[in-house]
Amino acid sequence: MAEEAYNSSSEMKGLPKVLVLGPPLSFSSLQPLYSHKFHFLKPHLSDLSLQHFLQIHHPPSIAAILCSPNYSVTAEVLRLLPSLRLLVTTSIGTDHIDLRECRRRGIQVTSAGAIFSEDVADMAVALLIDGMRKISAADRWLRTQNRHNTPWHLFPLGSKLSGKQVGIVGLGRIGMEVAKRLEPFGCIISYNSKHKKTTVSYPFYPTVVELATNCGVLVLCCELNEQTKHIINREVMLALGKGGFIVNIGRGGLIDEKELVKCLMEGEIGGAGLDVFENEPRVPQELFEMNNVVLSPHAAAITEESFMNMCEVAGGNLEAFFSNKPLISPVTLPE
Ligand SMILES: O=CC(=O)O
Repeated sequence: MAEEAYNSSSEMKGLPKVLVLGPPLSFSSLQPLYSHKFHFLKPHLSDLSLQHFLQIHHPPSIAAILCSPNYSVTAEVLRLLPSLRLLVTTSIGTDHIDLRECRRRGIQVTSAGAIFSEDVADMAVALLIDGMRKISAADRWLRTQNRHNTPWHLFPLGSKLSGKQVGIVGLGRIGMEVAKRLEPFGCIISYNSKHKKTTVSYPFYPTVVELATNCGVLVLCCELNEQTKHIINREVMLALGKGGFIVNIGRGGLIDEKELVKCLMEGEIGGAGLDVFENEPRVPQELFEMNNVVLSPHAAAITEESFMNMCEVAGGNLEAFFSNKPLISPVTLPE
């Protein structure tokens, strides 16, 4: 029998309702673990608009949302839910949520917290090594050229990573994990962040242009918000220079993507490793043609291990909320 958008059976009576928006990638694993505790409402399985779906489900009885990072929880969506008190997102990023409106309404928000930091940092380093040493490009080259007996020395040279000046934009949990991984490569770390950190001795640059001027690599680890949108613009890319490499494991909107494509095409920067894009799932066509670019489908956070942790943290936050316990990974809401 096809899965239903809601389950009206008597077993569900009395269970707290949780509206599932997205749905999160992990929902198929999370649902069997928690369906005896929560009554999940699943508008994605219905043909109705969210508004019409909710009209059937008595919005005043819905106190919690479980959402994925690709569902925009706007003020309009929040307005449909007058009793909402908790919003659980399965992501680290919260740029898809109107956090100011949540604060105004007294809605608590939880995220994935720290569970993805190591996986995302691993991927940042992987994209960097892959891009600079041309690993994916070499793989593609060998698969086709070997058939034609092309001499191997014709494969273009990559760049050395060891000893490179690496600028981290956003030295939070993920940025620190990236720094920790790159130090043993002999990379020289510096950073730009909202504030200078008193806990680290890496050089701090107050602007991203200054950071780029002093580095050969930029790794973007900060969140996307009004202050960081297009923080990597043409000026920054020109400051990074022709051999420069950019890794983005944050959000696509951190980079002015049109300018990135232009700078790559014009040779103004050397290459890029991109896990995220400005208008996902759209990837600028030009990038597919470039051998100095490594692409990944917003997959940095997801491993078999982190996927299960994601279920536990999201489910744990719902459980904590409905039993009046402290939330596991609350998000600090902006003023
Ligand atoms: O991008 C992934 C996340 O924010 O968890």
